[in-house]
Amino acid sequence: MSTLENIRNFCIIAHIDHGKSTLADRLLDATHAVAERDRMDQILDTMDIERERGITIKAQAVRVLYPREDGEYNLNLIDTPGHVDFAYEVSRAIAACEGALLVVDASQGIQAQTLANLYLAMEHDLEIIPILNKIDLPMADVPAATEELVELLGVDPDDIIKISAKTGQGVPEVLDAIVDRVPHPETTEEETRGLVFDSYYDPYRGVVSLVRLVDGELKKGDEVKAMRADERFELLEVGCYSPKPTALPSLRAGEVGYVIAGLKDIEALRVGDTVTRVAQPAEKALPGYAQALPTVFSGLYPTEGDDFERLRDALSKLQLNDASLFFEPENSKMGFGFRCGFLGLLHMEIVQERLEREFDLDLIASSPSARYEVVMEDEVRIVTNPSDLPEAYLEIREPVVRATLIGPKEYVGQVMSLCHERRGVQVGMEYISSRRVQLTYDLPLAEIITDFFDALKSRTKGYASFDYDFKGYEVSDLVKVEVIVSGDIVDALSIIVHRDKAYYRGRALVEKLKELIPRQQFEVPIQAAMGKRVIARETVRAYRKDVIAKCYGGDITRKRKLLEKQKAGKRRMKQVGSVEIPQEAFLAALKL
Ligand SMILES: Nc1nc2c(ncn2[C@@H]2O[C@H](COP(=O)(O)OP(=O)(O)OP(=O)(O)O)[C@@H](O)[C@H]2O)c(=O)[nH]1
Repeated sequence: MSTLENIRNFCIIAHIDHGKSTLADRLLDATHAVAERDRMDQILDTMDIERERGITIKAQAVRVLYPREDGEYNLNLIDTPGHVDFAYEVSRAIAACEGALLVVDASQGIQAQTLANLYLAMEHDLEIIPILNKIDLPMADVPAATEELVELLGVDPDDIIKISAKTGQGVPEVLDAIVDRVPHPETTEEETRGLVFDSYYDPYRGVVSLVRLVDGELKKGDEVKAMRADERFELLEVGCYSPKPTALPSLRAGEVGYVIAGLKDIEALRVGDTVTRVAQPAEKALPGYAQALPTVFSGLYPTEGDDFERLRDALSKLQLNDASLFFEPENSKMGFGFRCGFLGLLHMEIVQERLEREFDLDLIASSPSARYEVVMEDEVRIVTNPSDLPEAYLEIREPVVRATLIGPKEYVGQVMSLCHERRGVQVGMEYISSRRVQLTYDLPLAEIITDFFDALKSRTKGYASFDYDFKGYEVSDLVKVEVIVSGDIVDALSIIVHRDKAYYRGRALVEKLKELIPRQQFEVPIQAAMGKRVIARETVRAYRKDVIAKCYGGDITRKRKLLEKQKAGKRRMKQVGSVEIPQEAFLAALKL
């Protein structure tokens, strides 16, 4: 049985790819949490997509037992995602911990998300344990990375643990540092209070909520209340992941685990809510979290019109596990689909991929857009679809982010000129060590949801990193550029751009579309227009590959095969008016 003094709750925070999941695996190995036959790389990344892409999407919580001479410790590891789209989940996980392992790749040094995550952890007063990982790599520069960490954290160089999560070198020291440096949890109240920091929908068990018990105790059979939602329910099971779900008689103050109440809807026990016992309720809820707001919007349309209901069903199911996903029905030239809101482009890609893979749908996504505030005479209208931009308005405001960019000093000029091209305003510049510089810029979100990250990587040979926080809405001189294909305005291709860039973007978009739209049996004119004015024009010449012409003679099965092949080649296309437009065309505006 664990006492408060023997519990440590910690998370691992790092820049993407610095080795968080690998270290988590090593910690599990070192404590023999996983039986040999269940071993699989990256145990904590349970979703197939996570494993394939090698990224962590949902936060997870695992308990391991660590026996030492001075007693047996109960270590709760809360895994967090590293990508900027999921910063919100990082902050939730952080609120459930007392300590954080700050992992830095010794060959790369401090990067933008290292800082972003560190600041979140410091806001919650977590004990920070700095770790240099990948010291086995020939490119590892331990002295330089140490200098950066010492400068950043003001720590003694000896407090920085040097490890290789790959070979396991240094991992035992990490375990001891967790026990010795992370404070044990404390409890102040008698009444039960548990913070829900994540929840997901399990088709067999209903809603499973991850809870950090701050005060009191939760047992199977307890009647509990969600304090904010004001809902009551009975606990069917409580337990922890070790790393498989393991039922326990109770969860007690200081512990992290899961609770199941057989709920069908994650809204009933929302992330950020506080659970208490009905028999002896707490007075005040724990501080919660603000709901994550979608920043990138796009229309999702089934390539087969009759898949609309299946798409609705699939989106509802995904939303059970991803409360940040927003969707509502939308009708456009592409037919019936859904306008969806995402936390960023990566989130959008993952959702589209999951819908296609897990629900066997073929989808087309329209050009992604930011969210705009359009000030009219009598109202402020929210526009997330460029085709909804009204013709007349008083002013239009766009979302602006505060971005942090870190890179070697020789690339400062490159980074600055990129930010300048993207309408950035410089806010600050600072050396984080003798060789590397941190730049701060205010940038319109619309300029970075396009290919900003790729452009940054290519101009700095991959050496610069980037992170951002939402800052606010600012007035801007924006216009709508529409695309007309074969005489029809294709609303899903419309974009909102700054007036100074409208000509350039319109021209580039039309040229790109000319390459992407396959030849049809007739000529297809493509135009870009600003209001009534056409600003660019190209034509796709007529042509059609007659696949059947080759097999004269009568082999009908061969003909059918060829036709089917041709049909398959056409998937991920959408009939708009008389023309078929492929998925790439809708994403072309991202890469101009
Ligand atoms: N050579 C070497 N490679 C490592 C080490 N630790 C991790 N890696 C590799 O670095 C890559 C990224 O590691 P992950 O553990 O997936 O990184 P992560 O920080 O969890 O990444 P996200 O979950 O996507 O944020 C993988 O290819 C690992 O095999 C190490 O100590 N040495």
